[in-house]
Amino acid sequence: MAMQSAALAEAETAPDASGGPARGLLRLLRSPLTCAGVIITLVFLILAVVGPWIAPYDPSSVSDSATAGPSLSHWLGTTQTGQDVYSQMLYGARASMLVGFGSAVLTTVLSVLVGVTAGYLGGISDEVLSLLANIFLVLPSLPLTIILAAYLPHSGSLGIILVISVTGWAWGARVLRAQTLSLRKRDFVEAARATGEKTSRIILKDILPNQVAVVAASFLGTVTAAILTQASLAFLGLTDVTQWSWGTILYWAQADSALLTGAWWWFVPAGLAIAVIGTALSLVNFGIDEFINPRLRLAGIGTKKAQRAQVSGRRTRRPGRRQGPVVRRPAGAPFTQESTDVVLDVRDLRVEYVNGTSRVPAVNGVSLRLRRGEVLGIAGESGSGKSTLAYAITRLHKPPAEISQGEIVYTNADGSTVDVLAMRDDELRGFRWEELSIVFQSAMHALNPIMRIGEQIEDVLKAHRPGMSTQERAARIVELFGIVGIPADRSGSYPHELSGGMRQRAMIAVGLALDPEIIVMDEPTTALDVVIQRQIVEKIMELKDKLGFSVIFITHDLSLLIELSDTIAVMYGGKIVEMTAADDFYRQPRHPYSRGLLASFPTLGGAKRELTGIVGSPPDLRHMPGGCAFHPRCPLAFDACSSTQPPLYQVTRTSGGTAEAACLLFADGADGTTTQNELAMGETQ
Ligand SMILES: Nc1ncnc2c1ncn2[C@@H]1O[C@H](COP(=O)(O)OP(=O)(O)OP(=O)(O)O)[C@@H](O)[C@H]1O
Repeated sequence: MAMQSAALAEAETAPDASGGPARGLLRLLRSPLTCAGVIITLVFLILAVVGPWIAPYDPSSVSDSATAGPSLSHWLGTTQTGQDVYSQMLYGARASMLVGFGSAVLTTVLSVLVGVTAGYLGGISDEVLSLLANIFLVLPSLPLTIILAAYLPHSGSLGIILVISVTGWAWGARVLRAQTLSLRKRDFVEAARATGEKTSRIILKDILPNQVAVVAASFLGTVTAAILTQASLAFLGLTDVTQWSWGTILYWAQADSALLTGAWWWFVPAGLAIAVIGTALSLVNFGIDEFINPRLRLAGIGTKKAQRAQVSGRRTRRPGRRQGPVVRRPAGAPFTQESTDVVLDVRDLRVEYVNGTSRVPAVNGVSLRLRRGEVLGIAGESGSGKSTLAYAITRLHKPPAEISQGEIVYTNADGSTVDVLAMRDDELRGFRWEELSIVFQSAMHALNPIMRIGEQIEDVLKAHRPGMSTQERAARIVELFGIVGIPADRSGSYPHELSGGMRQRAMIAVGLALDPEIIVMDEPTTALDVVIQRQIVEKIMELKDKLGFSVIFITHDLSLLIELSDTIAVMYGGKIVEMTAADDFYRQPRHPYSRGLLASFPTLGGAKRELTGIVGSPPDLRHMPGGCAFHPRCPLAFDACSSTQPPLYQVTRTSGGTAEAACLLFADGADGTTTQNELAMGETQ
């Protein structure tokens, strides 16, 4: 369990899935802006350390050369009393950076201690600590800082650090408390608690690593704010003005009328230094954000560049957008294996996870056809690429996933076609839900927790059917609830007030709201008990027969898949290795992998048999074996399997239909049943 919690935490915070922290750091520095931010910050830090040693003059010593502009002897000119501005800047760097970073360390420690403790412990500790934080939040920090600084004018940098930290910790503590409150309810924290891990260990190992981005942002933000505050206090003369800092330089420049006399070299360097370090810290902050959140990599989710990177393809025809009330499509003729009415044609699709220079193909050259009214089940072990395929089909894949090749052609009811990969965002919004909807795995996460379920359906109708009146929408909601078997009076319930089965039905109702042609269901019943699972599956079948939509169904439950599907596609290592009618798949699986999958599942009927499973593990997509990807685990592999990658061969079934199997056993002709190899396979069954 500890392993699980650690793994989950790692998955959520891992700087880099494919390498250690060092490689992750290198990736962080690959962004030119972040790199610039880090370099500038380091330069300032180094100057802060060595500044007083390399300063050419004592910053306080006066000379004859008063108010002189920059020259070779005084690089940044002199003050009214002939003091060297460059030396003052170097001394000032130490004071400003000390105050900036010192305050940030103290503020962050206080915020983390109070925020995380309050959020994690809850109860009276939370009440007391939150009250304390709230008191500091409502105190006006600037006047308080000024008053405290006025009382401690000669306490030096330490006094200012204390003042800034005391007035600045509450905001960060509040944010961290809120984050901790949400994290402590997460499964991996519950799991760690259940195993009896110490509170301190849970906080350090499970809670804090998930808050690195917030802590880092708060730390860097405080450095900038502290440098600014110190400069402001010094500028106002509230600190010891004989101690050099960038703020003190500004104070003396202002006091001796540098602005009026045009002595720009006196105040510009200090102002510029504050602006540059602030910008540099912000750049580092952006970089850390992207580094911590992989989805922001690849130029960010929302940017045009990221969107362009996600798909490539050419536009064909725009999908139509319906304006009026729902047009009910009569259920077509029942689906048969002879049907040729293709509604979705996926051609040679390749989806890769891009991480720096590495590209991992999770879906590799997949072609499939979904016919109108058909239920296409996708089977395969974990990691075979089922969800990646489903997300790519719906174009809900996010960076680092990229569709690098292929076409997804959707055929409208009027026979016109549209290339899903070429759709613009606005077209896609119309296409999703109108033509293709999705029922996600976890209804609790997919439904908005703070909206009543009726409102959530109404939102879909409002967005897609602007012409619908309030009464029509209300009638449609009642109709949809009736269809999925939810009492109409539950329309005002929030998701948490419904049972798991009811929530999943509500998700199906949302999916059906616009009467789509295709519904993609990614493990829609996984979290439910078998009784509810059966009810949901029966409901889906009933609705499919009544409404005539097509379904792409993904589940790990092979018996459920066989029962529900018309056709089954088996995926292995990102490729389809067998495609066949569901009953044929059950009676006569062709690919050795399909046989292994079936042999891993118990059956309720028939003779008792030993569950054998499949030896070994699914392939590492980064280092796929040569030839057939399954050959290292295949009991029937022969020499050629390690060097030749088999295409999908047409296989004639004894029942008369055809199937496809990507196995060299079928390379010598359509009717593999008569070959030597097939005989061998029969014996192993
Ligand atoms: N964000 C990601 N970055 C890198 N690789 C990923 C990412 N998401 C998935 N993968 C990889 O892509 C492959 C396919 O994953 P996918 O989730 O599609 O498989 P799946 O068959 O749906 O598995 P499951 O049944 O467990 O959901 C896996 O090897 C996985 O490690």
